[in-house]
Amino acid sequence: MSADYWLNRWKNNDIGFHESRVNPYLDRYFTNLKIPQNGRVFVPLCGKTNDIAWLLEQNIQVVGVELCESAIKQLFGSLNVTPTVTVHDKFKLYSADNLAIWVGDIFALTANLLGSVDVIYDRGSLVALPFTLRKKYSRHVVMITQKAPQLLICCVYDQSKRDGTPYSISAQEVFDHYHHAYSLQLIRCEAIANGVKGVVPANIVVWQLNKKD
Ligand SMILES: C[S@@+](CC[C@H](N)C(=O)[O-])C[C@H]1O[C@@H](n2cnc3c(N)ncnc32)[C@H](O)[C@@H]1O
Repeated sequence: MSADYWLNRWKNNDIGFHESRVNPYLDRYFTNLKIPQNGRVFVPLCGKTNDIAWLLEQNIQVVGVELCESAIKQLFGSLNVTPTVTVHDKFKLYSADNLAIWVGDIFALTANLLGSVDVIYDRGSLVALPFTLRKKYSRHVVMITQKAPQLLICCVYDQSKRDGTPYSISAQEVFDHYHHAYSLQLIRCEAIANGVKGVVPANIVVWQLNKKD
């Protein structure tokens, strides 16, 4: 899946993945992860999610990465914050108090640029990528965060009934990507009203991934 696919979606305002409200599973399960006071959360493939505003309200630092610069301009606009913008090799960094967003390709993001991370919040990231990229993404995220615990929100449905994002991520697949680094806990599985885009019945599945000792 090319960068152009996502940039065109943003350009055409084809962003049905963007939720107008804070994700209810973030609100409900985030404390499970026991993030330290003033801890730092990594939001990969962040778009302009309202979840970032919620995290900042909890006095949590946020670092994100996103391909589309206009999405990040919209994010800062919605937060009513003027960012400082600097250029670092392949990235632009949009930053403000407690918030840093790397604009560029996550696969070019290094542990050094990212900095320390206490928790990863993956909503709409793994499910946004086709299988071969999911393998690459999961390895990369584990590496650049030194296995930071994750709250992972996926969906599961019969992939043969529709193609494209959000992709279905089975429990077996979560295990295959992450069991070497984490102990996996399924904390919620419930039907999505109207399924995926009204086409196929689906469940939303929330995982907690804790670092193995
Ligand atoms: C399905 S959306 C989810 C956005 C956000 N997490 C949310 O919940 O609203 C996936 C996002 O990933 C971004 N993206 C896709 N591939 C990327 C990559 N390789 N590096 C950085 N961002 C990427 C897209 O531009 C898009 O905004």
